Amino acid sequence: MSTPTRPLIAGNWKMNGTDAALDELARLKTLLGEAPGLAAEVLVCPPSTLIHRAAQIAEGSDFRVGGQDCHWLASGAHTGDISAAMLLDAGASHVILGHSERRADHGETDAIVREKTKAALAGGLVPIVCVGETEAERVEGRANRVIAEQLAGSLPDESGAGPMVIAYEPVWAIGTGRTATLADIAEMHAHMRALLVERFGEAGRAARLLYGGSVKPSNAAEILAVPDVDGALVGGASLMADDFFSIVVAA
Ligand SMILES: O=C[C@H](O)COP(=O)(O)O
Repeated sequence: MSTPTRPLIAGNWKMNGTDAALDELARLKTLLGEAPGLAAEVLVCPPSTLIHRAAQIAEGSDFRVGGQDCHWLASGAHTGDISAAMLLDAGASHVILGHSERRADHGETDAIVREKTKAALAGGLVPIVCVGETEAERVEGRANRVIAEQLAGSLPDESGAGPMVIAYEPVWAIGTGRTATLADIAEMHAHMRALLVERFGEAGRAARLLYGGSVKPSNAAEILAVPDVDGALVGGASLMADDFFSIVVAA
């Protein structure tokens, strides 16, 4: 394995989208169909309620569909939860895990994210494991240490055996319109790459490192050109097909 060659542009719809939002996916399918040979792989992660129909729309298209979370167990009495097997069955290929909103809203710790990552791998999904420092942690000069701890705690040893995708999302840049500076992104991605290579060897070198946090059509190209940025995890700008497609084209 070597340094990743194809960037991944992943859209995270978060808790947005009812049936009508599927029109945007149909539009995305049209746009992608009119632009064969794009460099990037494309993934859309809608709410669970839309995964099955989104996967149907994705058939015959160049994008895939993912989930936004899964439980660490395969089945059982866990009201409101969804398992990796269920996501796979609905048509998902990937799952976002450990997003800072889940860490904040649901108290997810690194240990929980690690168990979920194991479950995703065992269930045949590609996990996209999210890490990110708060603004206070960055101001206090602790960003690198926080990210190192989150990576160490959130990734199981099994991660080295499959495709590895990590999303670096500074918490203060999510949904705020503020992005990290290109220099800060470069430094953090190099830091993560070094840690992953140290722990996982070639698999770490091949890991895709996504940047997330207020990525939009106007800044995507410069962010995606930063060394060791192998794609983006896009929130708000993934909700409209034309904006998301512009980011895909920028990769
Ligand atoms: O998962 C996506 C990120 O949280 C980024 O969200 P945003 O693009 O709306 O800032």
